[in-house]
Amino acid sequence: MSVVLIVNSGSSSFKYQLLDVEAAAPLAEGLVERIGQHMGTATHEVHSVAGAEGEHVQELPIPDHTTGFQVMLAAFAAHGPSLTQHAPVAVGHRVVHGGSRYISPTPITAEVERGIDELAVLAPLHNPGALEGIRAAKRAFGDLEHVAVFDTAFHQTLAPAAYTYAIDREVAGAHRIRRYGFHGTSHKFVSDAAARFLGRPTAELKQIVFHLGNGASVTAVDGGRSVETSMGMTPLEGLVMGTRSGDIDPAVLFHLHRRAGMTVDAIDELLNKRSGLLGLSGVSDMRDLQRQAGDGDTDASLALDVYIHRLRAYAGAYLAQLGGADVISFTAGVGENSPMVRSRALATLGFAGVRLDESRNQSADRGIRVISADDSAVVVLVVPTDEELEIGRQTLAVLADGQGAEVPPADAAAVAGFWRDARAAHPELPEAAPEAWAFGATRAHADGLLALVRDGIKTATASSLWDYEATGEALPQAGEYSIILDGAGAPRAVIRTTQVQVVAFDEVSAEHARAEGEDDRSLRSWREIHERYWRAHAESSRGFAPDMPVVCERFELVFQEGSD
Ligand SMILES: Nc1ncnc2c1ncn2[C@@H]1O[C@H](COP(=O)(O)OP(=O)(O)O)[C@@H](O)[C@H]1O
Ligand SMILES: CC(=O)OP(=O)(O)O
Ligand SMILES: [Mg+2]
Repeated sequence: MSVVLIVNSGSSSFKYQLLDVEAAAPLAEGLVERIGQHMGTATHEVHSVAGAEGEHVQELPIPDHTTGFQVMLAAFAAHGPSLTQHAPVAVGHRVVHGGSRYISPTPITAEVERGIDELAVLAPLHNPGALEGIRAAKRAFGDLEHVAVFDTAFHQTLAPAAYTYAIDREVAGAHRIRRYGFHGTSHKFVSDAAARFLGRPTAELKQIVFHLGNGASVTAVDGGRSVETSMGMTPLEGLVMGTRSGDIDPAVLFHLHRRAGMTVDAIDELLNKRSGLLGLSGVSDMRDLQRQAGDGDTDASLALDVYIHRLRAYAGAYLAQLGGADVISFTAGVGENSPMVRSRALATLGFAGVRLDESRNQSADRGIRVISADDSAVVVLVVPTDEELEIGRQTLAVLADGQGAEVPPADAAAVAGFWRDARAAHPELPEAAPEAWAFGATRAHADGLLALVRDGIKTATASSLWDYEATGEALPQAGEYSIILDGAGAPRAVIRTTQVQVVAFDEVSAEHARAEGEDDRSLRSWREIHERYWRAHAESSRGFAPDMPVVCERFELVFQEGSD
């Protein structure tokens, strides 16, 4: 099974995909836009083998990412595909800023959520939305592994000479000021895809990747490692973008503050949202810009010239940093679709042996393709990026590694010590420690459900009778004690089973659902969560059926670590 739900949260929008990673085929995708404005838009597109099957668009106010997430779930419920039939095995989240801390895809524990929150000071436009998306997704898919894939991770191989700004070292250190780089998921995907396409090991190749979307960055990749990239501490540095200035003399900011009386927030807004192509020409979209330049609009022509001028400067600099390149790739909206930009960006690189074949460059073909001439010293490619597929792959790789997937077994000495403490507080407990186990399927799920138990919200659990039969384990009995582990396998609580009943899935009561304490505690959400759980995690090959026998267990909390 390789279906993953990908959530790519932006500052005021999020994109999602339900993706079959092995088949590299989305089952559905969508975009929730203009979150926080008085009217938002949600677009949901269902795919079939034949391709996209039509879009469902709705306009409605979407005050925050949490609501946006509910809108997405409602779109799946209304238009399909069914999230229980095509149950994702994990949720992969794009997180823009991982600082120096997160250098690989990371299972999202409560600690990682705190880390992402803390890094919001470095990415105020991006990280808060990502965190809201994560929290909403965890509420809806508490039983699944959630993995964060960071834009910055691929650039953690930058050498100090490449990531250090030439400013006072103490100031920089105190405020974590350095270059981090972004769009790493795309730069990695494209450089790997280019190597595969050329049939050459990544380790042998020197590559330059131009990711030219709304946000734009270029990366020098040497042997599969990012060695230089144009975005810095934030995604504002580097190339000219749709609405961002890219490189600028920092003294311009002081000048705007001192002379024009602009506040820091106003300057931030100016450089991030009202500069770049938009600031120069009034339009941020490259299609509009090309049209206007073609119609003789001089502002649009200048904007295009500034855009190209910067691309050439970076191309030259990166050729110099790498000592020449084997491959130059173009990707993202502009890179994949604008032959004019590609052609002009490379026009002055003849001295380095870079030669485009204009008919290849102009071709309307889609997919990965060569656009350089056969005698070009550097192969130039167009490589459609697929950040979602890369996030899906990295998410599955985390699962396959077992990193954070399953709760590790309890340490016997820790259990013995914990049981001594429990018996000191509750002399009625038997001498021999009972079985120690964790709720749920993953570490994060175990922590989440344990917290509900400790708060007195969760007093029931359900298991598949088929799973007991498949594993040969004995059914629980009223009066038995259990030690409950947290996600790290540490003993945290003692519960006592008070009642055990076997009930058909479709006859489990609303009262039982409420006692399970999950999500909104309704029978509807209990059914959804448990159907998905057994489809994904059942030990018996029979998995899930609407009338399957369910062992409904009620319990009481007897003792928890930290209480007396
Ligand atoms: N056919 C095209 N010709 C030129 N530019 C295009 C074309 N199609 C899309 N683009 C440009 O791609 C940009 C958006 O790129 P994209 O990678 O989708 O951005 P993002 O993911 O950052 O929002 C826009 O500036 C858009 O004008
Ligand atoms: C990091 C960044 O700039 O992302 P985007 O291109 O999605 O705005
Ligand atoms: Mg983008």
